Amino acid sequence: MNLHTLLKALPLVKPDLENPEITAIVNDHRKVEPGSMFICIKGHHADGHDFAKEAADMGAAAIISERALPLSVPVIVVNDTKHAMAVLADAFYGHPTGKLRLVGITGTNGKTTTSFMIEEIFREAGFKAGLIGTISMKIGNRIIETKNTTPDTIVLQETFAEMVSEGVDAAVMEVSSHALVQGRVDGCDFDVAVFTNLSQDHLDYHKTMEEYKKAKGLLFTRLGNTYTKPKFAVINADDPAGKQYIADTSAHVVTYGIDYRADFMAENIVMERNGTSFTLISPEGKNKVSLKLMGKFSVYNTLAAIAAAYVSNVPLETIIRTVESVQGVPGRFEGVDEGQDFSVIVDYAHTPDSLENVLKTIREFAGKRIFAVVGCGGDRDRTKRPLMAEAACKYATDPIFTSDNPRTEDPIAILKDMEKGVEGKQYQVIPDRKEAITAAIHAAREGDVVLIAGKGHETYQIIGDKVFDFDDRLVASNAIKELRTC
Ligand SMILES: CC(=O)N[C@H]1[C@@H](OP(=O)(O)OP(=O)(O)OC[C@H]2O[C@@H](n3ccc(=O)[nH]c3=O)[C@H](O)[C@@H]2O)O[C@H](CO)[C@@H](O)[C@@H]1O[C@H](C)C(=O)N[C@@H](C)C(=O)N[C@H](CCC(=O)O)C(=O)O
Ligand SMILES: Nc1ncnc2c1ncn2[C@@H]1O[C@H](COP(=O)(O)OP(=O)(O)OP(=O)(O)O)[C@@H](O)[C@H]1O
Ligand SMILES: N[C@H](CCC[C@H](N)C(=O)O)C(=O)O
Ligand SMILES: [Mg+2]
Repeated sequence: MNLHTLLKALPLVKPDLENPEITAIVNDHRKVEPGSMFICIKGHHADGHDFAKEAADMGAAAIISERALPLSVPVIVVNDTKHAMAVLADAFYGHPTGKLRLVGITGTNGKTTTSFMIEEIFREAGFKAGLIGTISMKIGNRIIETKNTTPDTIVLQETFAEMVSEGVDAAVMEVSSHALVQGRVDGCDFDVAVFTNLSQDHLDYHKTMEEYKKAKGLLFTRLGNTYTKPKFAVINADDPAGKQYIADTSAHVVTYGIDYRADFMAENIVMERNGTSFTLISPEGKNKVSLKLMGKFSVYNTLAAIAAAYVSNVPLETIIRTVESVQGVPGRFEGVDEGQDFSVIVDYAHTPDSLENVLKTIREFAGKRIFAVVGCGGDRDRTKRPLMAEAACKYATDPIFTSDNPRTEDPIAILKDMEKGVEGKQYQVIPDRKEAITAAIHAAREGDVVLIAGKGHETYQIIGDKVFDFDDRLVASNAIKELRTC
């Protein structure tokens, strides 16, 4: 595509320059090849403008910048290069999200779980499905690794273009608050936007809950009905933030919930040892639903998935059949079973609310003691640490505080932050995660439950700037096997 054609995506820019062929769009100068358009992004660690000259020297055919730069290649100046990048990437890749049905999910907890369910429903309904989220990206059955929950704009649009070329007709993606603020999804044409819930996380980044709430709200304020495409906002009616998002969107609003009147509701919820059942009340009447998933929070995720699939025109019968068949999501309430006479559960709870939910769910069926191995990530919201420790002490009989991904922070300092929330309470501190998991498993007896929280599907531990192999499920499984040889 030539430069002038591409720049039509930015209507306020009047190109009075050369018109080179643009062969790629990049925002990392190290990836520039002859013919690339280099977009200068001011980041949290570096400023892409500092690499513009190097990019030009490496053969960049055009530069998008927030200020004039004395370079020999065309430099196009815009107010906001992050937004421009999203719009240009969308145009460069041929507006891929306009060519498929796209569901975006935001909220503090439950995005990955809900997106897995929706993807399953789409497959069952006969669509070729795509998925973008925390665990990975998927195009049909092909799995692509990711670094972020919501990838960088260019990776995102490139992936959607691949989806379109491989025949994907329905995609679902997690939309993080970071992505919304950074404009990573500005070029995405969502058909359905889903809100799961809002509780404390990421205050290191957003600073206040009000700002965090506003960030999530961007998914709904930007979702407007068009003449050609109706848009749907699927909102948790039981979450106070939902009311704000309902007021702020011009899309069709569809609600779900348990406590307040909603379009999709669950009543008669019964928690069982191996699942959860409820009566679904929907625009089509009442239906019994039996899930293999545990906990009230799973009912919320299921209602969100049901509503999103329903407004995507999937028959209710297909939706119910699929949600009933979902076995679970990797690292979310995932059992580790080596034939031991106590339960071991690996879960991704890394916020106060999710930890409380998962522990309350365990209390529904735990016969005896509950060991909770819990840590908090470094370089992330410090104010959630005492609250997570408090939840562990409130709902577990035997809390063990350990390290999550300390990243560049001192693991002992993170543990000290946790301990501020539990003065006078009973707990152990075992900084080494493998030792902590092993200690819990070796102390457990028949009927006890060991929860290993925070890292779920992760197969690594980040200490300093090094990434070590670490999988809670494997560590737990080995610790159980050791019991037999003791
Ligand atoms: C704090 C944050 O969100 N950072 C994100 C941000 O990176 P950044 O601002 O640090 O970028 P930077 O390193 O300063 O670089 C600025 C620009 O200079 C360019 N550059 C840089 C160096 C160089 O030599 N040459 C060069 O051209 C870079 O390519 C970039 O365009 O933009 C990048 C591209 O989109 C993201 O990958 C990166 O996520 C980092 C890795 C991260 O850890 N983010 C977390 C906090 C995050 O986003 N989390 C949410 C999930 C939360 C949830 O699920 O609850 C997520 O969506 O994953
Ligand atoms: N609807 C929910 N409400 C509260 N807690 C939940 C809910 N769904 C899941 N959880 C808890 O949150 C954890 C993370 O769930 P999930 O991965 O689906 O959330 P997420 O929003 O994708 O998280 P992330 O922001 O890290 O991507 C689960 O392991 C579970 O403990
Ligand atoms: N998306 C979340 C994941 C946290 C997972 C936890 N294991 C940690 O490292 O804090 C984040 O980046 O804050
Ligand atoms: Mg997720």
